[in-house]
Amino acid sequence: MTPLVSLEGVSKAFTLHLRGGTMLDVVRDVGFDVLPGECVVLGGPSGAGKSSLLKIIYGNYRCDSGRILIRDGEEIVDVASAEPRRILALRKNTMGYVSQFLRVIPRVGTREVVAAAGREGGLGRDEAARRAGELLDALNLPERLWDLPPATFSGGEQQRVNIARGLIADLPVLLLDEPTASLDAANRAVVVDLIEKKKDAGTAIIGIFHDEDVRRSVASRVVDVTRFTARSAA
Ligand SMILES: Nc1ncnc2c1ncn2[C@@H]1O[C@H](COP(=O)(O)OP(=O)(O)OP(=O)(O)O)[C@@H](O)[C@H]1O
Repeated sequence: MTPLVSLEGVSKAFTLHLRGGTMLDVVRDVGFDVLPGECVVLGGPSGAGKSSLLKIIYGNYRCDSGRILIRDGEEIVDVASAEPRRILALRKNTMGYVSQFLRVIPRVGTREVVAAAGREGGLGRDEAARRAGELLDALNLPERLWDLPPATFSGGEQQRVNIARGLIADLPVLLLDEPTASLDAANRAVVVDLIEKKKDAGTAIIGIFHDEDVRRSVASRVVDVTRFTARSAA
């Protein structure tokens, strides 16, 4: 099977401008593949570089060397060298990112916030509205909240809206940065189930999960980021 994501020799150091340009090595020579239907969990202690690596793959941080190859239909895109416009197209059609925080425009109702993400990801209007309702229902978000903007929701409610938003479209690659951080056990189980469905549908997932049970349930494999920590290798 051909991988949907391949990292080859990816290295990144941050330049700390407020500290006289000191370089902080984060990861060095990262290499792994993710096949369709696999969930690769990034492991390692706090500060190992897990979130940074996810942001590098999504194109938020530019790596200093290496290749990040994402299969986009018939084409292979290298995020490390792609034009910003190409990365934006990749995000729309191919690669989703779910962080633990919801960032939305004010005054738009919750169901519309979720449905809009579905339409952006290629779903028709009716299908997006239907899936938005299904996901919000599965994630136990009471229907009386669906027309309200999520700005005033609790942390866990906002996180569930964010998950619905991140999972509604059928994107082939998903990056999950602690999507279950403020959820209770029942809702964590719902998210585990949704992730399993994505895997069954052939989605390639790279995720960070601090909850041990969630990690065990969803991981096809754990990649320990300390293997690539430049500081420990020095
Ligand atoms: N934008 C940045 N500028 C400078 N240093 C950064 C930046 N982002 C992350 N770092 C540093 O890179 C290192 C790795 O951080 P990162 O957030 O990737 O770790 P993590 O493994 O995800 O940790 P946690 O499990 O606590 O979220 C840390 O030492 C952090 O201070």
